[in-house]
Amino acid sequence: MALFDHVQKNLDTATVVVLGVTLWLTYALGLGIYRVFFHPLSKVPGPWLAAATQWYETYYELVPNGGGAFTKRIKQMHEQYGTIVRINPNEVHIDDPEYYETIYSNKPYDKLLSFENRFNMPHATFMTAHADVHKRRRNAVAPFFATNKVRGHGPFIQSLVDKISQRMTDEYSGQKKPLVLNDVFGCLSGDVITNLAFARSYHLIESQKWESPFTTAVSNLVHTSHWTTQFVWIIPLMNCIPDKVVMALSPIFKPIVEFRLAMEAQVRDLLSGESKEIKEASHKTLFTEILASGLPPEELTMLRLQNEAVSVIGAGFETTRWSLTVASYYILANPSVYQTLREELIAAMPDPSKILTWGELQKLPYLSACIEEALRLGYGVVQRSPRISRDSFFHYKNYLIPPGTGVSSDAYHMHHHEEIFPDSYTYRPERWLGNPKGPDGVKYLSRYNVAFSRGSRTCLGMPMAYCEMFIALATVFRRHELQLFETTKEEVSFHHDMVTPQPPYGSKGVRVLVK
Ligand code: HEM
Repeated sequence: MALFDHVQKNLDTATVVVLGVTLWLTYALGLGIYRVFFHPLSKVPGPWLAAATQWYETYYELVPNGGGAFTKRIKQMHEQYGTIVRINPNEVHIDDPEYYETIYSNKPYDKLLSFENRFNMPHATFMTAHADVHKRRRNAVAPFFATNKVRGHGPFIQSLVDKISQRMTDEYSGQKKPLVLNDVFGCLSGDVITNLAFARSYHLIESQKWESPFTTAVSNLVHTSHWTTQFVWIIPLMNCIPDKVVMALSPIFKPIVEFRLAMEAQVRDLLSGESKEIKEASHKTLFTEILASGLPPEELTMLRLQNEAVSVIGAGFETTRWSLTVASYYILANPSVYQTLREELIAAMPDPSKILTWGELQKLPYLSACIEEALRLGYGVVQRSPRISRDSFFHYKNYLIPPGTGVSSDAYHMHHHEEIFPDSYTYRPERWLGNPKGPDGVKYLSRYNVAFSRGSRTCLGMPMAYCEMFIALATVFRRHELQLFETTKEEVSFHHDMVTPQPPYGSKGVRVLVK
């Protein structure tokens, strides 16, 4: 007690601060030394600073080039250190196309816990880190996404595209009025998902300026994702603040909160049994499938269903609109591609008012190749999505990667392997013609196109995305002659990794004139 009094009397504030900082620095230095020299991953090559501290990743995600620069930095690391690199203290990235399906396999691997809450929907299937919980949730929603169900929605998707096509004729044809395809396809994707998943129409494709509240919300969500991933306390802190205050204080979070509240309202309608739209819907919605799936009551709470609703829109909206935009740009920017596609579409559909079904369109080789190549150069999702084994080692070459380690690859790395995709930055649909094999002469080339990822967490919405892409591109390019307007490759280039690839800040999008 006497010693305590003595210390208290003789320690001024400055001394306490200096002591605290010294202790913290000693701890940080010790931890860094342990991670670089004694950690189980210490033999994996990579920059020592990335091995020593998570701040290395944080810096690249937040600062250079306006943020979202870590994926490109990882590519540089591979050029310097080889196919396996340690990209942060607890994660390795493997850039070996033959190893991709070992990481993204059907085994019950977890996702990173620090990624779970970054979009404030930790209970959604998409975000669920724990493999067993994920499997249960995925099984509940899977019937909604089944290919045969989506096939049945083809005529509905066609009806939406018909309306867009009509507007292109009525409002844009022959006028010097540019149409921003990013916005048009954003409205289409938004209407498809909300109608099919929730039996609710926001009539986005009818909006005068092709505006969609989801565009701003999802765009703001992905643009804040590095902050909310690197500083995991941001979301819990925000959740303590009343929504009204967040909306008043933050123009970035306002559309996100509004989007969440809109989804909450939908779920409330559903649970109360008062939703006229759901009762009258001719198809089973996402929610009717979940409620019929036999999940226990704790999986059917308002919060859980709201998280699922927000995530399905988020997962399907930005990716599909981007892929359609990328496809349209490259088709229009390459006259021979445009010409060949038009010829195929005219031969297959002599009467432009009669567009083939999705199943029939899938048999058109050049259209299919254009879509495959757009998915390759659009990447889908560029940010790595690490897999973690809780109890077994990953073996790669001479490296044994212990349980608990994040292991990743990504579409950006996969899609630029020159031995698989020669001249990989060039849009060449021809590379897909004839269903060719990959470099080993055994596996099909399509196995190396991983825009939808692979394995137990592969994209559930893949059939819906393909259906939408086939119908939209076939209709637009069969019925209309388009011309790029003040648009360059920059508009569809990957400049920032905001989970999805983003063009340079200030991009005006892919703009076209309708002849
Ligand atoms: C071209 C369009 C699309 C692309 C490129 C794409 C890509 C992806 C990728 C790469 C993943 C895996 C992410 C990860 O491992 O963390 C994923 C998951 C998912 N996607 Fe898609 N997606 C597209 C369209 C859609 C659509 C239209 C929907 C829904 C309507 C959808 C719903 C989902 C869901 C629910 C998951 C989570 C699956 C799970 O965790 O088990 N996606 N998507």
